[in-house]
Parts: sequence; C-alpha cells; structure tokens
Amino acid sequence: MTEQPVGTVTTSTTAPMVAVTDLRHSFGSGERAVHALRGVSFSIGRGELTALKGRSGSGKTTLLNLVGGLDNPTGGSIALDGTELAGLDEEARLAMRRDRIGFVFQSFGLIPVLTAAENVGVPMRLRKVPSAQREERARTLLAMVGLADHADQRPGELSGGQQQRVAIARALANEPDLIIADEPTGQLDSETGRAIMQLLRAVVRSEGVTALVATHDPTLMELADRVIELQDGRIVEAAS
Ligand SMILES: Nc1ncnc2c1ncn2[C@@H]1O[C@H](COP(=O)(O)OP(=O)(O)OP(=O)(O)O)[C@@H](O)[C@H]1O
Repeated sequence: MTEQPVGTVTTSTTAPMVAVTDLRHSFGSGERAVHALRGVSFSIGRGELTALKGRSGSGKTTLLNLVGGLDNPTGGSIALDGTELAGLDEEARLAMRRDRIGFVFQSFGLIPVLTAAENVGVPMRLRKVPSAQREERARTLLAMVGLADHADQRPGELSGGQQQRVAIARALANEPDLIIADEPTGQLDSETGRAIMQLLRAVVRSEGVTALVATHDPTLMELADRVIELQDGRIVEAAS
C-alpha cells in the first residue's frame, strides 16, 4: 500500500492513468485573454503511449504542463490514477510530480556540470535514495538506453541524441507511472529522432509506464497507441 497524502481521493485500480475532463485554460484576462485550451476531454489507459499533435500554438505545451501539475487550469479537471490534482496541496502535488511523473523536454534539461550518471541520479537524490543505490540504478538505466559506456561523461561531451537518452533514463529514475514528453525530438535530426522515439516506445513497453508525448514527428504517430490532435485549444481528432 502506498501512503495517500491527506485530502486525496483514494486511488482506484480501474481508474485510467490520465483522465482530463472539460479542461480549459486561459492566459491573461478580459479582451486580451488567450484561450489556450477550450474544453478538452480524454483519458489514457495504463501502459498506453499517446501522441499529441497540433500546429504551433494549438495548446500542446499548455496541456502537458497542466497534466504534469506544473500549472493550475482555469477550469475543468485532471485526475491521475484516480487522484484529482485540484484536491492536492502544494506538498502533495510536488510529491506526485517527483515520485510518479517523469518529464522529458525538447532541450534535454540536463545539468552541465554533472556526469550522465549523476544527472540520472538527480530525481533519486530528491527522494533521498542512498548514493550507492542511486549509482547502481543510474548505470542500469543508462545501459538500458544504450549509454553504458558514457555514464561518466558530461552533457557537453555527448551528442544531442545521447543527451536525450540520458534525459529519458533520468525520467525513469523514480519508476514513474507517467512520462510526459514535450517535443522530445525537436532538436534532433530525423534519424536520431526516430531512434529516440523507438526508445520511448520500447521503454513504455518494458517498464509498463504510460506516456503522453507532444510531437510533430510522424514516426511517433506511427508508433503510438493513439494520436490526439489539438486545434485552437480543442480536440479535433482522437484516433485509436
Ligand atoms: N505564458 C503564456 N502567456 C500568454 N500566452 C501564452 C502563454 N503560454 C502559451 N500561451 C499561448 O497559448 C496558446 C497555446 O500555446 P502552447 O505553447 O500550449 O502551444 P503549442 O501547441 O505547445 O505550440 P508549439 O508547438 O509552438 O510549442 C498560444 O496562443 C500561446 O501564445
């Protein structure tokens, strides 16, 4: 049994990993308000890889930030594994992000002065995992993403594709239930991008995680279990 923070809804084993209902989000107010999301609803089952597509400005990043608990929606609700994000206090929300979600960004987001293994260890440090255990898991994860021989190199000594592999290993460090990735291949050439997408597909399968990935990359759309398309803050297509 995992401990439930006070004030959260009890997790149900049948709940979808992600349930988004009539989600709305605006930036600013009055006449100048930008309505980035205008009533978005969908759910993602456990172990599914969902690609989120849409033109620039359609609301993809806004949606990922809300699902990841990085921002509060203007309206509607988000439940992760049956827990309503709106019902969590700041501490519980932080714990949810740290322990149950792994983030992957377009710009990799690695710490330049740390080695690949130390970067992968960062989320575990936040959870106070002892260093020997951290080191061992970091090396296991780096081997899984094909970087066994690069554990002691710093990001500046790695290619873009290798850096994104480190970021994927880092996202898996705390055995998350959900991976949220925003344009993970946006800075990579198409061949490297394809390899990263195949890696994401493989880890979603092998680790049993759920993934929501914003992308313009047709490779991921082919590999995804489903594709959700956003247009002007609304879902226009939710193919399975
Ligand atoms: N912090 C902000 N302040 C004001 N408007 C914002 C802010 N962030 C996003 N927006 C607006 O919200 C809308 C949705 O933006 P969002 O970044 O979610 O789109 P996107 O689909 O991720 O685009 P891209 O593919 O270019 O990353 C856009 O009109 C954008 O200008």
